[in-house]
Amino acid sequence: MASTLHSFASAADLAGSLADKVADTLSAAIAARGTASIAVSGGSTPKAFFQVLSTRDIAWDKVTITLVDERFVPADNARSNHLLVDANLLQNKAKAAHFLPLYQDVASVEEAALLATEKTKAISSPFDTVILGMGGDGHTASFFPGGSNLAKALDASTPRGIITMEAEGAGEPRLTFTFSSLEDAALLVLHIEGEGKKDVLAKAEGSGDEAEMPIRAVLRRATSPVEIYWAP
Ligand SMILES: O=C(O)[C@H](O)[C@@H](O)[C@H](O)[C@H](O)COP(=O)(O)O
Repeated sequence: MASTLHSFASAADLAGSLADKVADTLSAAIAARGTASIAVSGGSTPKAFFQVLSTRDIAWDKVTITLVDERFVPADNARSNHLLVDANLLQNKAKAAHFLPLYQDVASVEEAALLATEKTKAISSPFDTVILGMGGDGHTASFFPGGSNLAKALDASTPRGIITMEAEGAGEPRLTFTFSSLEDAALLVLHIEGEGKKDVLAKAEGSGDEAEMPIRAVLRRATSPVEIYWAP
């Protein structure tokens, strides 16, 4: 599917514009069916966007927020994406939103993936909004090059849900929604910042295997148009 690049002069300008777009999308979903859903990524990039989005005046009590992926750590761990969302997005007006974590307090990451899949089935699909990030190696979500379940994660026929992923660049074992869970979001956003990430995007948009740069699966095969938001 096609992608559109939205370039901004600053990260602050991007955060404001993306927050407006997401707020409009979630409000339209609420108007249409009474609820809305958004899956967001972790990492360092989305912090300012989360903070601005948290102040937007929408019916947050009708919004379910979840994560695109999560490290297999509890929410009090500094590496937790839940902690990042709690501190930056579940604040201000967005405090009223419902949050569905991926991490589960169970013995194994495999058990956590099964449980998280069951619990997130309560979210109607497709997502109204998915915010993806991208690493310098071209990963997105927890679709890491060389990942233990990468082929399964990227396979369009893999059922919607959460699977595990282990990879050299991933740190802890990961919990990640599959490509099939994310690629048909009403609003599918790739949020990247910095000249380096723009170079990585240019390489990903070129030829080469998806397994080498998994973001290619989204850029090449997503059902929804990919809205790329970039600032220097
Ligand atoms: O858990 C995670 O790390 C994210 O979901 C991951 O996919 C992230 O979006 C990229 O690694 C980019 O991270 P930065 O924004 O820190 O560059």
